[in-house]
Amino acid sequence: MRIVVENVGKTFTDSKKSEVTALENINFAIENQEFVVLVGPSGCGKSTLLNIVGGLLSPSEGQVYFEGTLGKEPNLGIVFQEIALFPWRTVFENVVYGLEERGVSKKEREEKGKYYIDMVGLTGFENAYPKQLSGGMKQRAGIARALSVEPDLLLMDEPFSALDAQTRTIMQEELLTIWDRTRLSTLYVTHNIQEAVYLADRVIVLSRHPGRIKSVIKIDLPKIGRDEEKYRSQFEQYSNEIWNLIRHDAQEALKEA
Ligand SMILES: Nc1ncnc2c1ncn2[C@@H]1O[C@H](COP(=O)(O)OP(=O)(O)OP(=O)(O)O)[C@@H](O)[C@H]1O
Repeated sequence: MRIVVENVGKTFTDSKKSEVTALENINFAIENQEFVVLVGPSGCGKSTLLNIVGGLLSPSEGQVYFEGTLGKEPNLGIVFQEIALFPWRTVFENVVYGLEERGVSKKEREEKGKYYIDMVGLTGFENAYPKQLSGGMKQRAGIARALSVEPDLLLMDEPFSALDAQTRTIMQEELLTIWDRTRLSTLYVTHNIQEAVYLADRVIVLSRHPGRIKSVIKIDLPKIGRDEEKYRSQFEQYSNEIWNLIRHDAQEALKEA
């Protein structure tokens, strides 16, 4: 599905009653089956923008269109950094939660639950409870839950940033494999430049205070296998280009931290 973000702005009123412009004049589209990554320093409005696209926050200005929904609510799959799995539900019960909410039949829930649990590599853990799972496994369950509703758009907000470096690398690889099978339009937020270059069809770089689109960079590398030696210099060029766009803002963000 194609999603259009048009003239979106967001102003918050902070605790001292002064206005903070988190986002200003944001325009972009996510094409059907496209993987778009939002990248930028702390406080540039990445999460605010993702939450607006996901309908969790309303914009102060502008709008978000889901093309072809004909007035129906779009189906969204959302994965956050901290996966809020229900502790009293098993992996399977967590994964099919969204399907239950939508009144999907037991037979279909069984089929889809099994299918997406298999897709994220959790077969054998269907009856485990969240407290029995590692961080990476919880994240897998969260991804399966988001996928099970077969969303029009997958939204991911720093889904792997709480994981250790090795697990994170494995999850990034697996996410690409999953994306290859599902071809979902995806909006992914990260502050990690390598992750952005590894995953994205296009990277949208945001600047801060106010959050504006600074640049849009198409990553012209094959979707799978970008980490191969033969692409190393192009990969580094993209990473350097993005870092040069962000560097100043990131230094400013540090001073305020
Ligand atoms: N509910 C809120 N009330 C007031 N200000 C807010 C609120 N939510 C976000 N902001 C402000 O809006 C700006 C953007 O915040 P946001 O969390 O979207 O940035 P971010 O790029 O996701 O940052 P990070 O990478 O640190 O999570 C920041 O200046 C933040 O302080």
